[in-house]
Amino acid sequence: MDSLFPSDDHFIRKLFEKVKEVCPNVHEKIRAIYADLNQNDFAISKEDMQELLSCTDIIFHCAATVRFDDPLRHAVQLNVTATQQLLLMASQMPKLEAFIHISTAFSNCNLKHIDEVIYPCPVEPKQLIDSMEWLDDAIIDEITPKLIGDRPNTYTYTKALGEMVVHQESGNLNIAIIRPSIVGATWQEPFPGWVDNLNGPNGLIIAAGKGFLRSIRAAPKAVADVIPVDTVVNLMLAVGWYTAVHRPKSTLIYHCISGNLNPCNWGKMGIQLLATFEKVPFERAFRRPNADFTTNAITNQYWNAVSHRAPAIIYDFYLRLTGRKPRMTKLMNRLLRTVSMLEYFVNRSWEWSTYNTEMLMAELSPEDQRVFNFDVRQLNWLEYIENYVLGVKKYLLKEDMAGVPEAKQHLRRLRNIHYLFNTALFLIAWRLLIARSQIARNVWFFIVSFCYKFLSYFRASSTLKV
Ligand SMILES: CCCCCCCCCCCCCCCCCC(=O)SCCNC(=O)CCNC(=O)[C@H](O)C(C)(C)COP(=O)(O)OP(=O)(O)OC[C@H]1O[C@@H](n2cnc3c(N)ncnc32)[C@H](O)[C@@H]1OP(=O)(O)O
Ligand SMILES: NC(=O)C1=CN([C@@H]2O[C@H](COP(=O)(O)OP(=O)(O)OC[C@H]3O[C@@H](n4cnc5c(N)ncnc54)[C@H](OP(=O)(O)O)[C@@H]3O)[C@@H](O)[C@H]2O)C=CC1
Repeated sequence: MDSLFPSDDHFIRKLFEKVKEVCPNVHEKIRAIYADLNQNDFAISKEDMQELLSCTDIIFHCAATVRFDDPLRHAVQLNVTATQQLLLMASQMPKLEAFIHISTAFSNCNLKHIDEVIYPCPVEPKQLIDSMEWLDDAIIDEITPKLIGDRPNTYTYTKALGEMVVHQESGNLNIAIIRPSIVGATWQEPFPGWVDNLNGPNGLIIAAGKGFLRSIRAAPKAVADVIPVDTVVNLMLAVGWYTAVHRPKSTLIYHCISGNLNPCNWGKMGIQLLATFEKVPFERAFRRPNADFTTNAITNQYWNAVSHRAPAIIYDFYLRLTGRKPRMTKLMNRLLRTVSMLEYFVNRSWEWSTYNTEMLMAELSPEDQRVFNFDVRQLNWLEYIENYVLGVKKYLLKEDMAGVPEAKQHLRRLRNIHYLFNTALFLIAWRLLIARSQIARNVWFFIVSFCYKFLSYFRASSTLKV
């Protein structure tokens, strides 16, 4: 394990502390094997391949491209063709007990209600795989929108095709498919708040906490179907056991989601994120965090211009004035592009049935239910989101808690700059208006004379009392 997980990384060491306590020689039980899904036989060496074929008893197939904007050729290669090749490899493993394929709850996001079944795609995966061999990139790019149809990206489309391949080419294999929704930080194991990549909400939590992203086109009432990563892992282990031991006659699909058991919506999540940013702010924020949700495209354009692009332009102007290279506009454009790709998932709600997942929960002994807990009904969202933000701060941003007072001080400074800026802007706008409009001038004289009269009356009444 020490070679797998660099021992000089404090956080990685912390992540594996608990398992090392329970099983000190855990590193002797793990061996990493190099593989590349883009290559024939995954570029696995002959010796490794022989060992894999003869010794493997369970496969958890997680590897995939999760990029939303991947060109179709690459997404098909990793999420469809490689799955087909892995199934072929699995069929040559005499000891194999179970093949667990990790898909996504959004593989059928073009539907509103999704059952634990495989839905057919209009194009046969085999035909698509074949056509990738002779079509050139330009033609593939041109036909991509037609192929993906009402799905938002190549990721969800190729994950759906991957499921079809699993279904069609399962042969005699003992297969199960798990469909997690939006995977988030750990809930309990090995400790709350662990997170290690920018996928899903993670990147946006950073952008919001640092004050870059202050509004988003999202439906506050839509279900935020986030599922903690340790819940997904616990379900994977339980599914592995059930598939190998009970050998169900058909391929079972398990939805690993939170929405129908313990729903939280984006509005509630936004409020809790802001409350946590207030308590434990991120360091050197660009602006004070804010979380405005709008479903209106025009309002969203307005907020993008006022709340995102304008401050970036002003900041770049300041950088230029002080002889530095401007960078904020470029960064903001990238962020807004990312946000536009995630918007599809925050403006809709889906219903996933969970009969198989509930059946599996009932099959576990009370002790196993505790150890391999995937019952999200017990999840306290407020606590979870707070730990999530703390995890993003510690493990992604690598910020120390000792810096919190300084971060709070910085936010107070930003608030004062904000008030000062708004007051100056108001006075300039008003001055310009007065210079141009008789009505504005009249309003101004009315307000001034009203204030004057009020003050005179106040002075007079206080003199009388004396
Ligand atoms: C106003 C309040 C807001 C409150 C917050 C509320 C939270 C809402 C959360 C909504 C989440 C919905 C997720 C839905 C997931 C569906 C579930 C799955 O199965 S899907 C499985 C999960 N799959 C995914 O989540 C994949 C999503 N990601 C992608 O597909 C691509 O990264 C890309 C197309 C977005 C950008 O491509 P490209 O332009 O080529 O650039 P690169 O890739 O090279 O990265 C560029 C920069 O962006 C950074 N960054 C990266 N990701 C995110 C992020 N999520 N976010 C932010 N930032 C992100 C990255 O670090 C880098 O920074 P830097 O180095 O420049 O400093
Ligand atoms: N994150 C989410 O919200 C959700 C994820 N999922 C699914 O969970 C699985 C894991 O996703 P996640 O952890 O988020 O994404 P990551 O990108 O972090 O993980 C993808 C994995 O695939 C491996 N991989 C990618 N390309 C290749 C390649 N060419 N050859 C060999 N291995 C490769 C990566 O290896 P390496 O680290 O070495 O690059 C990595 O281990 C995926 O199947 C995804 O579809 C499902 C629902 C939601």
